[in-house]
Amino acid sequence: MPLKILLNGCAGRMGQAIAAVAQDSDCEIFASCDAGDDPSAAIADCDVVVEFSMHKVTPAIVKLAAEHGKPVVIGTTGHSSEEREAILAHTKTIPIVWAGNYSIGVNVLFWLTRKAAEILGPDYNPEIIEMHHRHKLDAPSGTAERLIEVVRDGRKIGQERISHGREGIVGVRQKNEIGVHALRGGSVVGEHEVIFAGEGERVSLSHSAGDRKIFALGALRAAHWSKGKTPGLYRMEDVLGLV
Ligand SMILES: NC(=O)C1=CN([C@@H]2O[C@H](COP(=O)(O)OP(=O)(O)OC[C@H]3O[C@@H](n4cnc5c(N)ncnc54)[C@H](OP(=O)(O)O)[C@@H]3O)[C@@H](O)[C@H]2O)C=CC1
Ligand SMILES: O=C(O)C1=N[C@H](C(=O)O)C[C@H](O)C1
Repeated sequence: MPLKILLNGCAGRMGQAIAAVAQDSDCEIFASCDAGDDPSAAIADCDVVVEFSMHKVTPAIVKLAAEHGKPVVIGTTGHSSEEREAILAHTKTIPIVWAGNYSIGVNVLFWLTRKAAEILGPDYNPEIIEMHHRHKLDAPSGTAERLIEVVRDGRKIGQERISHGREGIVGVRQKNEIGVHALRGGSVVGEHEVIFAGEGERVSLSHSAGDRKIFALGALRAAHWSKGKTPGLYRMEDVLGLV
């Protein structure tokens, strides 16, 4: 029996990419919802909610899923801290898989970045660069936000200061800085690079997405994985067994 998916944000770039790979991923798009649609009629009979719409929409769809005991896979990025808190409250009731990037490659990049940060330590200066298409609403990307967390975890120096872009007389770079730079333009699907710059050498780790299919396949893999899980917050790294 295919997994019955309620897909929120179905008309968007990711919604269409997910619908295109659903059948091959043993999923049925049981209900397709976009702006103006009411998901409440379909939710009782779906297996999992897959949410790729807009940051302000996520809390309400997660609340609805929690009321019906349905797992949610969240791909949407750019949430405010209030929106994050509202979503996290429901991890007591349902399993929520929440990842800024569902590609296998980026989740391996997270693992490699943590390892590099651990090994290289505080003498190597981390800088994160991301580039996305001109339609993207949020910056930095959800993936870059996770890379910041991973670099922090790995370096263990605490008190990191995030420098978003740099302009003017910014002064000498501090050891506790993590630089983050968001580039936007054209149709770029998603590029991420982490640089650790040391004295006389530089380590660079990067991922390049050429097709949204990689995110779509990962999200549906997470949807299968989420069914029957105990309530809680999970990442794609849990789905892939990378933690
Ligand atoms: N985690 C991951 O692996 C990935 C995450 N993303 C994230 O996913 C999100 C969507 O990206 P993308 O598909 O490119 O964006 P799009 O703008 O192409 O799609 C978003 C869709 O959501 C719709 N929408 C707006 N309001 C609602 C609502 N109330 N209920 C249901 N649908 C609604 C939009 O409709 P309308 O246009 O009419 O407003 C649009 O069709 C972004 O946050 C992006 O960062 C993207 C790629 C991978
Ligand atoms: O909006 C996008 O397109 C993407 N968003 C995600 C993010 O914010 O990291 C993942 C991917 O890079 C594409």
